[in-house]
Amino acid sequence: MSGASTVFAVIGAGSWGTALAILLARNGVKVKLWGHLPEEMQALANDRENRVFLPGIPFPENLHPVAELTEALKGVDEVLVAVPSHAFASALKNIASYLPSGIGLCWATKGLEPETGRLLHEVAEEILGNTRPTAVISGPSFAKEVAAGLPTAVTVASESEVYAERIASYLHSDCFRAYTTNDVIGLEIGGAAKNVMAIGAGISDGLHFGANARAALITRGLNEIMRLGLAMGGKMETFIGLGGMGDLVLTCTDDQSRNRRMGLALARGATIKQAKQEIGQEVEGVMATREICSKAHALGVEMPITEQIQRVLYQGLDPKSAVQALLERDKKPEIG
Ligand SMILES: NC(=O)C1=CN([C@@H]2O[C@H](COP(=O)(O)OP(=O)(O)OC[C@H]3O[C@@H](n4cnc5c(N)ncnc54)[C@H](O)[C@@H]3O)[C@@H](O)[C@H]2O)C=CC1
Ligand SMILES: O=C(CO)COP(=O)(O)O
Repeated sequence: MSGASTVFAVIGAGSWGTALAILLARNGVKVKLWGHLPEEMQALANDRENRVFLPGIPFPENLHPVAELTEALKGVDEVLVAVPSHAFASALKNIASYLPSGIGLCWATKGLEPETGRLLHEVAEEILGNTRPTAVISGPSFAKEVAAGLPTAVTVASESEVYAERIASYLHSDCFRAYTTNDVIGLEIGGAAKNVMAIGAGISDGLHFGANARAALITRGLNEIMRLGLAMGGKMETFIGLGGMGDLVLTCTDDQSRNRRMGLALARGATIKQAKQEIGQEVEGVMATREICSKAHALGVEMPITEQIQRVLYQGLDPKSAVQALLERDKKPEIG
């Protein structure tokens, strides 16, 4: 897309916000990258790279780290939020009064609102109203690979086809494909729930249950994500697409995934706190497990894998017994 005169604000300067800011800037857009810690923003401005999360990837000259939120939002045409889900509502509340009227808002956060379990488009609508277009960006996309310019494909979901197309055009490049859909719910559920399964895959691999078990977990995991997602109004095509199966396979099989590494650490006997310290970044699946479990209970949807992971994370069940409990379930038809 020719974005030479377009100005983007990217809110959230962790690994994903930085990688997306780099991608947009490489695509010709002027980008202002804002993070909530002034000293970190100073380091990004001085180093012209994010040495903590994406070392060795220089910022394009049209990417500007900005410490002041008002400055970041001044004169922008587009806003992309990439903060962790626990900071999503507060980030939106902070930017709401500075958002130029009529400007759309998209986010690349994967998760649910902690405590309420609300989908992020519900949070956005409550805070911003429904007068501006919104979109979700999700799919199999490790920040480091995107920043390194490796081939990647994601999906942009919006109720507004025009807005989805516009955001996809800014992201799209010869090494980054951005597809569009109107299934916001499906994409949000897929992105949040795959993190839970990645913890499960880490546990299974950490306990050396083997490749067969991992493939079974991914497949049955997709099955239960679909059951929940369909009950919430998502579309089947989304769950077998990039933001469903695509991201599920990515995070369940590659050690770049923080959620998978959480599972590996739990299998070794680490506590959640120890694993989080070791990983040093957001692990969205830990909170998502609890929220997804309560959603499943409320809707009467059976999610046995999520249930066992919830028991490991929050009820002190040892990982081996969790896997055993899944294996001991009554046999049943695969479909239905
Ligand atoms: N890293 C990745 O490969 C991908 C991450 N995501 C999603 O992007 C979201 C952000 O994750 P990452 O950038 O990876 O996390 P990260 O752990 O790399 O960075 C998190 C950033 O959020 C900042 N932060 C923490 N509390 C904040 C607050 N209250 N307000 C503003 N900023 C705050 C931290 O200072 C840090 O810079 C998550 O929902 C994640 O699931 C999605 C796709 C890929
Ligand atoms: O969502 C991601 C890639 O698509 C990143 O996954 P993790 O948060 O598990 O690292």
